Amino acid sequence: MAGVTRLRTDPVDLLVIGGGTAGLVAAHTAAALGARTVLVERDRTGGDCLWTGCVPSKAVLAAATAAADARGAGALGIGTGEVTVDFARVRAHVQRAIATIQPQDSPASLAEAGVEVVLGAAVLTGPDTALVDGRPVRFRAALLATGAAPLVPPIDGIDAVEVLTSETVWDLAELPGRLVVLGGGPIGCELGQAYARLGSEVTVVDGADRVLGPEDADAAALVAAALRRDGVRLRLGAEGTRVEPGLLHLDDGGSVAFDRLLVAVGRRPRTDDVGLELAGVELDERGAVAVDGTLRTSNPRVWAAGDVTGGPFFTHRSGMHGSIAASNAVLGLRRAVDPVVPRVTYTSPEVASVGISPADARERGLTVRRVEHGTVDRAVAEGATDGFTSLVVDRRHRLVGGVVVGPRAGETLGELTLAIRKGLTTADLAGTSHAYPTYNDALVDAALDDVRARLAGPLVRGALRAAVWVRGRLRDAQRSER
Ligand SMILES: Cc1cc2nc3c(=O)[nH]c(=O)nc-3n(C[C@H](O)[C@H](O)[C@H](O)COP(=O)(O)OP(=O)(O)OC[C@H]3O[C@@H](n4cnc5c(N)ncnc54)[C@H](O)[C@@H]3O)c2cc1C
Ligand SMILES: NC(=O)c1ccc[n+]([C@@H]2O[C@H](COP(=O)([O-])OP(=O)(O)OC[C@H]3O[C@@H](n4cnc5c(N)ncnc54)[C@H](O)[C@@H]3O)[C@@H](O)[C@H]2O)c1
Repeated sequence: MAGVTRLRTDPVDLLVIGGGTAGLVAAHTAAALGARTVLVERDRTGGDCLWTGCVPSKAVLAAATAAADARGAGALGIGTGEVTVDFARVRAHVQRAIATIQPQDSPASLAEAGVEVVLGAAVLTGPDTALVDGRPVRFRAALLATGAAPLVPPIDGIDAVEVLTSETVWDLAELPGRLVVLGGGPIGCELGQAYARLGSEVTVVDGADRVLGPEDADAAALVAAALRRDGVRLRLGAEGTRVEPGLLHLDDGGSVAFDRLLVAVGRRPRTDDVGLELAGVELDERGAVAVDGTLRTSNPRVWAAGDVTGGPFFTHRSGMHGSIAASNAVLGLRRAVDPVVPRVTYTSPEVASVGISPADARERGLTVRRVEHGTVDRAVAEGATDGFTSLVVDRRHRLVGGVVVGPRAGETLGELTLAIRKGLTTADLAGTSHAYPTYNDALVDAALDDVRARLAGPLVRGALRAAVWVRGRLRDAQRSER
C-alpha cells in the first residue's frame, strides 16, 4: 500500500500506536518537529471518526434532515409531493463523504509528511520496546492512541442476537423496519432521529429518566420533544434486562419488539492486547490509561492521547491531545491539556455546550443569562424558534460557560469557546459588531442583558449619574463663558 514503510532497527523518536485522530495528529506534529516518527495502525488509518463515527453519522443526518425539511416545507408555503427515501443512495452519499475525506488520513498523506507507517498491530514489550507487526522496535518515546470500542452490556440473551453497534450499523443494506436503540446518549439521539426521519419505526430506550443525560435539562427536553415529533418513541427510566430474537424485555415489566437492535450505551477504552503491564503503564479506576495533565502515563517514556484516556469521547479532544502529547514527548515540554472542551450533539435542534453548565452555575452562585430564540429575528424568519442561548457569567462578568440549542448551534459555539478561553467579558461580546440576522444575535442579546444589569446596579448607576451631572455642569459653564 502507498506510504507503508519498512522498519529500521535504530530507536525511533516517537512510536505512535493507533492511526485514529489522536494518532494521526500526533504523528503529523512529531514529524513536523523533525522527529523520526513511526505510526502503527492495525486496521485502517482514520479511526472511529472517519469510518464509523463523526463522518458517517453526520452524512446520514444530512440525508435525514433533507427528508424532514422536505416534509416540513409546507409550513413555508412550499409543496414537494410525497417524500421518498432511497436508502441505497443515502448509503452511497455516506460512502462518498468518507471517500472524499479519507485521503487526508491515508498512509500516503502521512508518508508525505515524513511519517513511517506500518500496517499491523503494535504491542509494548518493555519500558522502551515494542513488537510492531511482529518485529522488535526500540523507542525514545511512545504514544498510545488506541481509542475506544462500543460497550455491549451483559444483558441476558444478547449474545444470541445479532446486535448492531456504532461499528456495524453502517453495513445495513436496508432501512430497518422497527429499530430499537438501547441508549439515549448522543449516538442514540443522533441515529435514532436520523433513522426515524428516513422512515424506520424507532424506539429509544434509556435507563435514565431523560435523554442526553449530562446535558442541560431544558436542552434535553427540547431534543426529546423533537424526537417525538419525528415519530421516535421514548422509553425512559427503563433498562434492558433480557433479549430474545425480535424482543427486548425491560426492567419496568414492558418489552419492545424490533427488527434490528442498536446498542449505544457508551464506549470502553481499548487497553487490552497492547502490553500495558510489561511497559509499566497503569490504568485509572474507569479502566482508561491513567495520564497526568501533560498526558504522560506512569511510564515516563509513554504518553497517551484521545479516547484511550477515557471520556469525554470527542474527535477535537483527541486531536488536541495528539498535538500536545507529541510535542511534549519529542521536545520534552510540559504543555497541559486545556480543560475547556466544547461539545455538540447534532440532532435537530443541535445542542452545543461548553464550560460551566447553567445547573452548576446556580449552585456556585454564578449568573446565567438566557435568551429564548422566539426573540431572535433569524429564528423567527426561519420558523425555528424552539431553542435558547444561555451564558454563564462569573462575578467579574467574564464568560465561563454556555449552552446553545437551535439550528447549527455548533457554529455559534466556536465564538463562545474562544471567549471563554481568552477570559472575555460580556461587554467584549456585546461591544463586538455581529452581522444581522444570525443566531449569534442571541449571544449578543444575552451578553447585553448582563451589561445592562451591571449598569443598573446601585454603585455603577450612582457613578454614571454623577458623570452625567458633572458633564452637564461643565457644558453649562462652557456655554456661559462664550
Ligand atoms: C457514531 C459516532 C458518532 C460520533 N460523532 C462525533 C462527533 O460528531 N464529533 C466528535 O467530536 N466526536 C464524535 N464521535 C467520537 C469520535 O469518533 C472519537 O472520539 C474519536 O474518533 C476518537 O479518536 P481516537 O484517535 O482517540 O481513537 P480511534 O479513532 O478509535 O483510533 C484508534 C485507532 O487505534 C487502532 N488500534 C487499536 N489498537 C491498536 C494496536 N494494538 N496496534 C495498532 N493500532 C491499534 C484502531 O484500529 C484505531 O484505528 C463519534 C463517535 C461515534 C461512535
Ligand atoms: N456529537 C458528538 O460529539 C458525538 C456523537 C456520538 C457519540 N459521541 C461520543 O461517543 C460516546 C458514546 O456515545 P453513547 O451515546 O454510546 O454513550 P453515552 O455514554 O453518552 O450514553 C449512553 C446512554 O445509555 C444509557 N444506558 C446505559 N446503559 C443502559 C442500559 N443497560 N439500558 C438502557 N440505557 C442504558 C445511559 O443512561 C446513557 O444515556 C459519547 O460519550 C460521546 O462523547 C459524540
